[in-house]
Amino acid sequence: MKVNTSDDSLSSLNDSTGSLNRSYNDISEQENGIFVVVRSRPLSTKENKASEPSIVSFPGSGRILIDGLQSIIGGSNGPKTKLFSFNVVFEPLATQEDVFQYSGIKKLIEMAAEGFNTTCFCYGQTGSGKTHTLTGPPGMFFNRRIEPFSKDHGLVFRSFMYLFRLVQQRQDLHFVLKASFLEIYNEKVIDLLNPGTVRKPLDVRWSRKARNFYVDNLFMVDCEELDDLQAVLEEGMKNRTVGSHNMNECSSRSHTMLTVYITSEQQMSEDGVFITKQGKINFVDLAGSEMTKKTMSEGKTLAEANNINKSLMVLGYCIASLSDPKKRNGHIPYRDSKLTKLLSDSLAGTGVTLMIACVSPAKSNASETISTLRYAARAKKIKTKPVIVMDPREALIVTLRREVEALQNENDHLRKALDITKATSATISNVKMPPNMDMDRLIQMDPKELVDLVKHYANENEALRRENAELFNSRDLLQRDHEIVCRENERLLKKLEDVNSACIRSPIIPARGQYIDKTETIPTKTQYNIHTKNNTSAERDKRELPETYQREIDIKGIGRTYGISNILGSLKNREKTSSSSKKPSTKQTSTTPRMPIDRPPPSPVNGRPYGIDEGLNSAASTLASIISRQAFDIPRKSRDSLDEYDDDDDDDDGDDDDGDEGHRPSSGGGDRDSVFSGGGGRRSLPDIGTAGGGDGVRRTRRDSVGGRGVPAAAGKQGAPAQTAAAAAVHRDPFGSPVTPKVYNGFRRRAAAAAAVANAPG
Ligand SMILES: Nc1ncnc2c1ncn2[C@@H]1O[C@H](COP(=O)(O)OP(=O)(O)OP(=O)(O)O)[C@@H](O)[C@H]1O
Repeated sequence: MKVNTSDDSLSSLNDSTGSLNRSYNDISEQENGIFVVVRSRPLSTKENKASEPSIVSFPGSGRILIDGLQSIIGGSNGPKTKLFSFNVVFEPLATQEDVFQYSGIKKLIEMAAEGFNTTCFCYGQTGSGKTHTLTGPPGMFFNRRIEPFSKDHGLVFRSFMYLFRLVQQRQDLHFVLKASFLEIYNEKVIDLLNPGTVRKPLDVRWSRKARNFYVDNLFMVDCEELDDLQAVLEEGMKNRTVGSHNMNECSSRSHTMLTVYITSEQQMSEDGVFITKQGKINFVDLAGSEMTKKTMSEGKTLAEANNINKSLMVLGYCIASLSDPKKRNGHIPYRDSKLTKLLSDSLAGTGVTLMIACVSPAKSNASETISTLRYAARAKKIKTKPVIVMDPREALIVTLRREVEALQNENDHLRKALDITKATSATISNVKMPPNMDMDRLIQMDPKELVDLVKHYANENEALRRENAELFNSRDLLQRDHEIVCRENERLLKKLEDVNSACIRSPIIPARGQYIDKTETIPTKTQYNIHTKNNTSAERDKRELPETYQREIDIKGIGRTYGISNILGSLKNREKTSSSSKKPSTKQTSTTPRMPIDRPPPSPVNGRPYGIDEGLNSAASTLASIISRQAFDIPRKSRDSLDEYDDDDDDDDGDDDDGDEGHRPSSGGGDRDSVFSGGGGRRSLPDIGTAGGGDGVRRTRRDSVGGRGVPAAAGKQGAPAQTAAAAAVHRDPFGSPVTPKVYNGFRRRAAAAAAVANAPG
């Protein structure tokens, strides 16, 4: 096993697709940790000769175990072993191709081609194999022709080949490749492609626009072919500063950074919108940290070593700060070295970074190996948020176009919801679509034209936003209206309930339609004409009611608000309640009938529909019934026979309704269809006394019919003089005083009707 990987590495940089079809959206929104892999070189010839033991072993799953540490760290009390875990660990026998395949560099290149800033950097002690990993063994580029398919090629050349393959696959994208190569030697930036005779250092500046550091006047080479990139690599490698010391004969004395800039133009839509993405990949070969005692550096090499160590130390501080969540948002000392300035975006900005930590397996390098692995473990905790780099103008246009699309969809949706047709929408819409653009010309457009274009989109967005806001308002208004109507309905229902309960208590409006057919004396609806459908006016209702009844209605407040027609509803409802209460029962609980508004017609009562006219008849007949009984003193028996049609329960205690609106069974039996017993009495209209039966107690009529207490006919125990005198006043069915002759006529007819009703069979 030459390569071992952790499970999570598969979901990170190692899931290269081999193409550029990945959607960048799913990458750009999330934070990525720096991808860290470790490569252990084999023991060198020198180390083998010295029979140095290897202290490194590989338990698998991306772990690396360092053994035999007791004498090195913490003395005899220190830990014997140390285990580290990384995304991928390359064992000493891993080849250059293995590193290329499994380090994640392929995905890095794909992302660079898609517009991300990516960085691959090698870190480790001197002689650990950084340059070997990136570019191959020493001397590869000196005085000999590079074999394109050499197994020694490092990641850089393999990446070039991979990149060109990708570029050739995507014929729909137009790529422009450029490359630069610099080194940071003794804290000076030197252009390796244009070093000049004096190796004049270049300035590192801060770009406000791009918000990162850049090297001023760095030479960039156009690379149309793979050969061009290869030439850049060769040239830079030849120009970089190398030196020799005790640990590495061909030691890099500087940090190098080879950058390939990848600009891609991609057609985004049918109407010819092109967007340009600018990705890049940095290959950074850091100079190795070295213990000057071990390397036995002196003079120039010592100064180089000090500078190298200093910049690596600053890099270490930055990594430590960035990996600590508490310090991450604080000050990061990027400006303390040129190296950290140029790596700032890769470490904590918008880039994607791969760190390759190179270690030596030799026991003599144990402390450096531990130090490198600790460094790498810290770097693994650093998070970056990769974003695609685009031309700001084009990015703006693309963003605006997307916004327009989203708003347009929202607009359509709102129109559908509000049921606004296309025809009407044309009149409502204020949106003026931007003129047709020749987007092919986008690249050649001068800034003024581009500004106009952006303005068009911005205006369109604004108009759509405004219109959508209006549509949202309309929708809200409709919803509010709907709520108001619902609330009004509720209120009306409540009022109806109140009216209905008042009707239930009312002595004058019991419901029974048939009664009218049984007595001659009952005025017909044509006479009263109270509750016709067309007669809704309260004035009219008042005018056509007899004065005495109207007074009762006024006292009770019935129909004050809604007119008589509402009483009709209550009558109907009472009818229903009555019919439902016909079942023999013990005491029934009160239920306030609800009057529905705008509901289907009421269901048939007693097998036939109960119409409004019947309600009218019922009311009228009940009024007549009261009048008959009271005015003519019809014998109780006869009255009872008449009452058999009355649906209301009687209350023989003569008390007012106690609020319980439920129906009570009559004292003479539970069946409400049977003739009520003499002990029965109205709940709301206390009996005025019995002429020929009942409890024989003289009672004073308490209902308001007639306007004042009308004394009942004398009972067994005799009546007070005042009551008898009052009884002597003769009144017609409407309560008006009449002559004795007329009165007797009424009385006779009523008695005859009662006798007919009472006759057996
Ligand atoms: N994986 C490897 N397989 C075989 N040889 C290796 C490997 N890694 C390194 N070497 C050899 O070890 C020596 C030192 O390697 P290299 O120069 O790459 O180290 P370095 O880390 O770049 O050192 P420095 O920091 O001093 O530049 C070279 O001769 C190189 O060929």
